Amino acid sequence: MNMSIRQAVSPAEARTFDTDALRRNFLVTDLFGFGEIRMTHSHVDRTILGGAVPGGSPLELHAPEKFMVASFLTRREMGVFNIGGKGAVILDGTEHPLPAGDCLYVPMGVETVAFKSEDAASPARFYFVSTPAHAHHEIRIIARDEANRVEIGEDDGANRRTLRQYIHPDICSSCQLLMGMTMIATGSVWNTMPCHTHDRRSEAYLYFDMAPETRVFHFMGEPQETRHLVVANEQAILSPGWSIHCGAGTSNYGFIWSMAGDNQEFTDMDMVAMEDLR
Ligand SMILES: O=C[C@H](O)[C@@H](O)CC(=O)C(=O)O
Ligand SMILES: [Zn+2]
Repeated sequence: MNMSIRQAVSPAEARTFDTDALRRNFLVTDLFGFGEIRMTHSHVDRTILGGAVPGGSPLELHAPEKFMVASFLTRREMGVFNIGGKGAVILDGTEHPLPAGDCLYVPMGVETVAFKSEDAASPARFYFVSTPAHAHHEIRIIARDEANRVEIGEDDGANRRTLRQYIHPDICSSCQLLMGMTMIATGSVWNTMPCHTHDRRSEAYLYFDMAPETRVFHFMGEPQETRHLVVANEQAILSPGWSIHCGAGTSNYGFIWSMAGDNQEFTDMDMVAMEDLR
């Protein structure tokens, strides 16, 4: 098991960063490794992003020793998506098959978590996001068609997309985690444009479903001080509350978003007027 740490960055510090420093602080390029669980722990809302690609045998998720807790979910909850082949998540010995497009909510208090591929030749690729928790909720599989589905954008704006809210108060109870998936329509390229910030909550995006030669130009920074990150398939970005988070791709793509912080109001956003962007 491998876990890297990302310290919190202030907007005053971020505006001095060159490309390499921006990428080291806000981009996660190495989440998925065959036969491994890899994690990145961000000190913004203590969000952990993880990738698990089980081969011939299941991979067990353990709490890092430094956490001083008995198991990974002693004081945490998490959401899991599978963006690869067939697989299951084993929770306290019970197998929960997780097809691509569905989401699994795993509450605080589950003692053992393991990830399993049905066929090591086309392994499952699990993406998980975990945030601190204080209460137990139910284990839930949220199927793609149970999620809240929202159609947004227009062809004219090249931002037509389908947003699905899975871990969301109307669908599945959680302590603070919100999680969902947005798929950009063919011919559209933009996500989250017009853009917003929400200083009450931080966010993470995992971009996926991209051909190897395509890229998303992800925009971040304070609205009057924007920067970009060039993002390839299955790379994730960390977005502090002060930062915008939107992107334009060289083709269409999907992304899994997650949020943590003071509230679970999906619509709690400070929209940025186009004329205010710099
Ligand atoms: O606060 C909400 C998040 O930024 C995303 O859910 C936005 C998004 O998926 C989209 O507009 O496509
Ligand atoms: Zn947002």
